[in-house]
Amino acid sequence: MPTSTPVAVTPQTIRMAPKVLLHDHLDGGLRPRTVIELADAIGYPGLPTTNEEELGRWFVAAADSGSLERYLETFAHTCGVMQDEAALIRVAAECAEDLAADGVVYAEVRYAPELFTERGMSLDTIVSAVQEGFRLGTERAAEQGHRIRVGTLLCAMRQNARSLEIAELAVRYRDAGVAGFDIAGPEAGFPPTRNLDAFEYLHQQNAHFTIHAGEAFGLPSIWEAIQHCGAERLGHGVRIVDDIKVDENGSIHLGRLAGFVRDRRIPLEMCPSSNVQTGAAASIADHPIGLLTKLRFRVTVNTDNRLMSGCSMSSEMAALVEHFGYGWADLRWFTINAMKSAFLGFDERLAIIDDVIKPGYAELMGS
Ligand SMILES: O=c1[nH]cnc2c1ncn2[C@@H]1O[C@H](CO)[C@@H](O)[C@H]1O
Ligand SMILES: [Zn+2]
Repeated sequence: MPTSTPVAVTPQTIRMAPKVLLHDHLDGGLRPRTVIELADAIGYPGLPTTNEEELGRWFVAAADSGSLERYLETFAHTCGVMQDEAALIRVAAECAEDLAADGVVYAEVRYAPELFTERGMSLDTIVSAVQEGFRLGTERAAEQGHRIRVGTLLCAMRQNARSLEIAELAVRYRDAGVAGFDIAGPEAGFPPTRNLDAFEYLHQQNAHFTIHAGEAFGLPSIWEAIQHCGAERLGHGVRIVDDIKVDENGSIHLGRLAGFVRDRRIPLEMCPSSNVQTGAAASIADHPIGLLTKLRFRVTVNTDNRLMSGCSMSSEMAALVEHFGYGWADLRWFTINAMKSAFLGFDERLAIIDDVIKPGYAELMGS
């Protein structure tokens, strides 16, 4: 029996709901003002504008390119200003504060340490600075009344050949806040199997990893990521729909790979707005997340790059509510799916589900 009146699902009330974010890039989430101030401080010359609003709009428009390769070009300006420790600490601290203020209670934020070495920082210095930033930001968020826990994922860039080195770095820092590993960057032409030595090492070390796959390239990329590399989760994974047939009479047939992904409960880190920008989906309304949710794949909702998509965890959920008619029960399902799939110990995942997520939604649902 409901004990209180349910709260209406609106963009504002979604911010109050506890949310879990597994796929968010540190270098894709800077505040436009911070990009401008850091560029000024280090003498970075390349920004297209130094007006805050204009710069925010520029990132979204430039990333709205229909191609992953062109979308990724915009990261030159964020990585360009993240080349010293103070910048990394600030960006990570603000990231934690922004996510917490948006109602995110657990996040895994990823970045590629190899992109911040242009001015001589070592990989260890980079990871330590980012961890310090998240510590600070989490503390500041708590002072503002927002409880958040943030883990990091270290990415190796697919086009470079440093994945084993980055995997070793992730393992070295696993007790200092690094939750796992990922490969990112252009997908076409850079299959995940190029990094097999890194994945074998991570398996040997009982370490967690996800792989960006099935975003700008199709089923072979997903198949390799799971069956050759042993990825625990899929970054995006949208193209898994290519292995699902819907007949004219509405009956649905899953191919062997799609069946495997669903049967094994392999989490899909779906990022709707980002996929529309890179051309992986035609629109939010046409995004495969609708079908995959209906078929009960282990779907999670994510931001990918808040700066490039002009989005937040709440705005992504609000967009899904608008286009698919989802309610609190669906948002709670996405959130619990994400928490179950986190690279965190079982007891800690359970504690967040039982102590934070379920009570938070119960209050909103009036139950
Ligand atoms: O959606 C994506 N697909 C593949 N790579 C990405 C995506 N978003 C960001 N990055 C890449 O990951 C790096 C580390 O954070 C970013 O610098 C960007 O190049
Ligand atoms: Zn991504």
